[in-house]
Amino acid sequence: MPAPIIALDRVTRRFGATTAVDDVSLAIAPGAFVALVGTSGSGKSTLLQTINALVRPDAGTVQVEGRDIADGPPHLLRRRIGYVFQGDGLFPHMSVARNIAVGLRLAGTPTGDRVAEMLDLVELPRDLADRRPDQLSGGQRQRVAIARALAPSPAILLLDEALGALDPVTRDGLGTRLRALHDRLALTTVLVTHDMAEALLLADRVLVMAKGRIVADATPRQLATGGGGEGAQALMAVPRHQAERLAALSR
Ligand SMILES: Nc1ncnc2c1ncn2[C@@H]1O[C@H](COP(=O)(O)OP(=O)(O)OP(=O)(O)O)[C@@H](O)[C@H]1O
Repeated sequence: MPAPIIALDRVTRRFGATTAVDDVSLAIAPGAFVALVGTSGSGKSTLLQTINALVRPDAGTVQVEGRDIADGPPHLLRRRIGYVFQGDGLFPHMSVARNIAVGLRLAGTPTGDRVAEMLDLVELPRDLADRRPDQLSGGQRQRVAIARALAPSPAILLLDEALGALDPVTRDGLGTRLRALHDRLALTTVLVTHDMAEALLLADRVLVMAKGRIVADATPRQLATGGGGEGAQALMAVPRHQAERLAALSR
C-alpha cells in the first residue's frame, strides 16, 4: 500500500465508564473510499471525529498526510478535511452561497466563482444560491452541505450518516453522485453509515465496528461472498435477506 493518508495507531477514547474507541489501529490509503459500519453506539462517529480532531484520543496517535495531528492547529487540519454530518449543519440564517463559502472565508480565500462551481459540482441549479436552507428540500440541503465541505478543496472527506435522513430514492441518487465526486476529485472518503447495503455499493473497503473495535476489514466482494468474519456477516444478513425476498417476489 502507498503511504497512508490517514493512520491511527492504538487510538483509545473513553467517555466516563464507556470506551467508545478501544485500541484501534488503522491505515487508509490515499484515494480509498472506506465505509465504517456497525450498530448504534459501536464507536463509529467517535472514531471518525478523531481524524479531524473534534475528538482527542486518551491514548494513541492519529496521523494525517504523514503528520501527527496533535502537533498542529486544528483549523489548519480541518482545511484539508471536509466534514458532513447528519442533519446537514447548515447555518439557517445564511444564504446557500454564504453557507458554501464559509470555509473559504475562514481561510481568507477569495470566494470568486467558487460558489457557482460548487453548485455545479453537486448538480444544484445556480439560482438556489440566494435561498436560505429552509427554502430547500432535505436532499438539496444535504448537497449544499457536501458543496460546503468540498469548497476549500480538501484531500479528505468525512461523512457521518450524511445521507441518513433522506428518502431512499434521494439517498441512492446522492450516494452515487458522491462516489462519482470522490473519483473525479481523487478524494479519500470515510463514510459512517448504519446501512450495510449503502456501504457495499459505495465503498472499496468496509470496516465493521463493535464495542469500540474494528472487528472486520474487508472488500464488498469479500463480504458478499461470505467473508469478513462473524460480526460482518451478522450485518450482511439484512441486505441479503432483503435481496432474497425481493427476488422471491418476481418468481
Ligand atoms: N460526548 C460524549 N459523552 C459521553 N458519551 C459519549 C459521547 N460521545 C459518544 N459517547 C458514547 O460512546 C459510545 C460510542 O458512541 P458513537 O457516537 O461513537 O457511536 P456510533 O457507532 O457512531 O453510534 P450511532 O450509530 O448511534 O451514531 C456510545 O456509548 C456513546 O453513548
